[in-house]
Amino acid sequence: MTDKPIVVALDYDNKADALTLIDKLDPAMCRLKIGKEMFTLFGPTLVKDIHNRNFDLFLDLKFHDIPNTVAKAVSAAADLGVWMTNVHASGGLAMMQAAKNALASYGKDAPLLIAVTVLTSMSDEDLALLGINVPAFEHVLRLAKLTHQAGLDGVVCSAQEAKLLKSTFGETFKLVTPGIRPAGSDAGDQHRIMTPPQAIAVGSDYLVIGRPITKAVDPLAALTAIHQSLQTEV
Ligand SMILES: O=C(O)c1cc(=O)[nH]c(=O)n1[C@@H]1O[C@H](COP(=O)(O)O)[C@@H](O)[C@H]1O
Repeated sequence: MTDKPIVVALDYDNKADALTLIDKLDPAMCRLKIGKEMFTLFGPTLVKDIHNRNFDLFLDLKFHDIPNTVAKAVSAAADLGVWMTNVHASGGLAMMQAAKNALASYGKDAPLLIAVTVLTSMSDEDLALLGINVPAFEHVLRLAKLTHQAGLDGVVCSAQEAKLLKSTFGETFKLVTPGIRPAGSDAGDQHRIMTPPQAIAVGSDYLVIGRPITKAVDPLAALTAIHQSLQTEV
């Protein structure tokens, strides 16, 4: 299992609440993710606040634009010193190559760059409405091939595709899997889900987990329970 596989997704509209939670968490137990909501509300200052607390940060802005724009956005993310950032693989090979090239000058300080394949909230039926008439796993594989070709560090996918992708692309291609739901917790808007121990067992490197922790009555207890389930059940 990867060192510190749990990435807590902080989707809060209130910075004080988010910092209260962060201050209860141990950077040795998890990494953190902020996305479009928190970055739009609180910007680079929040990134600094999180770094000052010694957490690795995944800046999840899912860039998807023309290659030049995405390259500059990814560079701006690298300037913030984040641990990981992402683009949408559906932006295409040239866009992903431009993003990768933009990080070359950062050397070992470059963030991990990964690409979102098919969002975990999407089902085969949702894809069909977009004119994509193949099962989600096939489209994920197609987008992961492009991502691998572009030289990125890995993909965001659901844990349901992890086994296929690990066996196709090997150990070093990182699989970041949201849509993680401990047994018995509410799926919400997620469709392609798996429990934390199952996800690790099939090859996920990082588990992105939001509401099962942040909306729990006791978020620290929820995180600790997931952490322990990985130690005992995997
Ligand atoms: O890139 C992501 O992190 C992401 C990709 C994806 O396919 N599905 C997905 O849920 N996410 C993010 O992962 C987090 C999941 O949160 P919960 O559903 O609350 O556990 C959210 O912050 C989403 O934005």
